[in-house]
Amino acid sequence: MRPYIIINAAMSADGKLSTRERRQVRISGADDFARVDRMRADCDAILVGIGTVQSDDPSLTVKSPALREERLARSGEENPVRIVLDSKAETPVTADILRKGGGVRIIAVSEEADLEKVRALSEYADIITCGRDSVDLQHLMEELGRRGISLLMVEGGGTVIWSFLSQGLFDELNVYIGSMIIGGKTAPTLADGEGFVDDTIFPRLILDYAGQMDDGLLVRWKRRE
Ligand SMILES: NC(=O)C1=CN([C@@H]2O[C@H](COP(=O)(O)OP(=O)(O)OC[C@H]3O[C@@H](n4cnc5c(N)ncnc54)[C@H](O)[C@@H]3O)[C@@H](O)[C@H]2O)C=CC1
Ligand SMILES: Nc1nc(O)c(N)c(N[C@@H]2O[C@H](COP(=O)(O)O)[C@@H](O)[C@H]2O)n1
Repeated sequence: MRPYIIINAAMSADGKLSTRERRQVRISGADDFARVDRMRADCDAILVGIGTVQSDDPSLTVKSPALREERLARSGEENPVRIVLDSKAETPVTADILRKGGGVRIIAVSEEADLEKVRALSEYADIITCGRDSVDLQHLMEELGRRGISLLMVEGGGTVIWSFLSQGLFDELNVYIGSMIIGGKTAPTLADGEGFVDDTIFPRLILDYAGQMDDGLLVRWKRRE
């Protein structure tokens, strides 16, 4: 069975995740970062795409010492399992996600990945190979379920979020909308990828919560079956 999947992202009022140069932007305020940290501590695993690793070099660790302690006592690890969707095994072995903090890492690669790069990464992370030229998400989700991951947080970027949304692989979508405009038609948005053309297949959402947080808005939707 696949995990329960929560997609979480922060976007500007005009729907951008970062600048057109893919430079990471602080969109969330302090309360939203604290909420995200709590969510990281509560979930079994957290996932991003290789695009995010290349632009932001995130560690995806739990930041609050108190939450790390709490998590350690509960699960034996300070951090959730950290997963990268990385078809061609391009994650640098120096990446913060591999070097910072304790806990398990998984790099999900496709059959196209260079075996030498896979071998190098396997010293730092478990490798799951699924899919011919990009990672097969349905297959990966089943495999994560078999490994005991029942709550997964997907943090982005726009290409990865599109894949999860378009394949119906989500249960909740949490979006923090910051009070700024980033602009740029090539800047990453919440759902990039190719987009739908047929309105009969748009994923439909049920509004679950909306409220002010910091100087922005937190919105949570659930997936409509
Ligand atoms: N504001 C926010 O909350 C966040 C912003 N970002 C921003 O997003 C940008 C990165 O987004 P993207 O360039 O779109 O990269 P991405 O992080 O979405 O990674 C996309 C890449 O993942 C790989 N991949 C393998 N299998 C895949 C599959 N089944 N579906 C989709 N991708 C798959 C492909 O190589 C693909 O190009 C950065 O600028 C980053 O700063 C990223 C995360 C959160
Ligand atoms: N929730 C949220 N708000 C923002 O304003 C952001 N820019 C992001 N970015 C995401 O957080 C990752 C960085 O994590 P670490 O601090 O390195 O643990 C970044 O890669 C984006 O996924 N998120």
